[in-house]
Amino acid sequence: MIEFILSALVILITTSVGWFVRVNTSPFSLPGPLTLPYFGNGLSFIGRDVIQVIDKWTSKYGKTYQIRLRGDWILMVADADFLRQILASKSFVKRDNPISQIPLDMYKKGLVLNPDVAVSRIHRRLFKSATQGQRFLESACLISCQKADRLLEIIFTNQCTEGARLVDVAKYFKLLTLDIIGRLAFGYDFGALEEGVKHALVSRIVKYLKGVQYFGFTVPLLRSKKAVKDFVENANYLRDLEYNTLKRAREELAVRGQDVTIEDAKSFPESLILEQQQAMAAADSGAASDLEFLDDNYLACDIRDMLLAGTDTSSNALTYIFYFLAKYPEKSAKVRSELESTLPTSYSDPQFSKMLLKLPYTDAFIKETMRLFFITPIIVREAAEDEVVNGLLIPKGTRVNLNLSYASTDPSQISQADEFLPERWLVPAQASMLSKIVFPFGHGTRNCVGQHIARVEMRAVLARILPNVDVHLLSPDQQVETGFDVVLHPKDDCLLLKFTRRNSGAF
Ligand code: HEM
Repeated sequence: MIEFILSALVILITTSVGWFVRVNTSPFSLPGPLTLPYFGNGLSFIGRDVIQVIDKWTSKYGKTYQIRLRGDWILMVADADFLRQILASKSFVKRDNPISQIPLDMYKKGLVLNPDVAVSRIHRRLFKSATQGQRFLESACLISCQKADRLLEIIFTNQCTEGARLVDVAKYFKLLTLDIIGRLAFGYDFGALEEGVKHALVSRIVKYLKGVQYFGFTVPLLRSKKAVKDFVENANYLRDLEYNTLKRAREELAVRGQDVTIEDAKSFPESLILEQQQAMAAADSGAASDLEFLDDNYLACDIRDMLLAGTDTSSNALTYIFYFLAKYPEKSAKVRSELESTLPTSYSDPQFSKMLLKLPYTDAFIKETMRLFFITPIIVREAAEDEVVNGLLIPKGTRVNLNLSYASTDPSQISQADEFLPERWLVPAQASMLSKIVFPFGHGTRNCVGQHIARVEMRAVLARILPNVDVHLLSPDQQVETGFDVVLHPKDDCLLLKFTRRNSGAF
């Protein structure tokens, strides 16, 4: 106990000295809320909604201001132009979490999303490749349709009441996206929809994802030993799973013989192994290769990143899309009618995945949902070197907190900013203006590598579910309360809606 108090005192004194020095030497002359030693402005977040606190400061201090979290200055930005310039700059590729630093060795061991841009390098190359990228999209479409059909079966057989089914869409979409990523990234089905969180593996993954939020948002001094121990245990368990995935892919490729090329990869893990083998062969013959980004640790990170970045994001986006479908029945009918009139009835038709990308109203509906419920409202970056952006010198090492959700509902930029109007995306001039302000998948060199997969996934799920059900709110004034940790999500991860089966649907 005495040791704890002494170390707390040492930290307090050293950071307070640092605080005075930095206040006086800070190149920033920006306004910002008053700070406390050690905690800076951190205490303002405890027990409060982080986004609300930040938005309130934006209203008070302007779209560019400064705060302090523990020992660090944070530059806060909510101006769309400024945001875009930072995201496009090569000096800001490093992602960081200022609220509570995750210990560096955890990144190094690949236990959490790696801040190092190298990790996404192979990922990007694979997803951008014409043949591989296309194959991932087709798989994402097929798996999403199969899982959406299964979800409907579960909803309409597991409950005995006739008529309307009460459905926790947040829960089901989480299980559905876990299964999709299981198949896409790990090459097999997690069985989440079938068994829910009772399934041992799924329970580990869900606890691990919660653990990441805990680390991200709990100051180290306040972390419980048990939470840290559980987190490391679950993270290591997942790491074993990733290594087993790579081992399995390697064995399967060995059975198929020597001549398998990258074009023959049947899954994401197989693509990773083939990239590795190709780079090893290039290195052996003295040619330049990406070998340094292709050791098993990096490959395991690539698999983990899909899980970390591709489950809660898509599931919460789907949850909010269904909330708006229930809230606006006429707009929902328009989406359904477009899906029914454009898509082939069977998803095994090769035209199905192509036509999924030709749904203007559905696309507008999804974009408008993601504008109002911004899934990753805040992105955090670190300046790798001194850089002048928007006339402001941002010194090397500065952490920059980008408030994407504020920009996307900024009333000074968007008319009727708080209203749900998908139609605004159908007017070319407005859509072009909006796309400079609203970027739900980020922007620049570290934008979302899975955005095309996410788009296909959301449309495929809509296409299989909406023609078969009417979605209703529980009461006309039902609101969805949101919380934020790493992503925006419905409070308690639960959103109840009513589903009634439509007899004319294909299901
Ligand atoms: C609606 C769903 C999704 C949203 C809103 C979303 C949003 C984002 C955003 C904003 C970023 C950039 C963060 C930054 O700039 O720091 C990002 C990164 C990323 N996303 Fe997504 N994402 C979604 C779905 C997916 C899916 C389905 C996958 C995988 C299949 C995925 C994989 C990734 C990965 C791996 C990164 C990290 C890229 C890097 O480290 O450079 N995302 N996502």
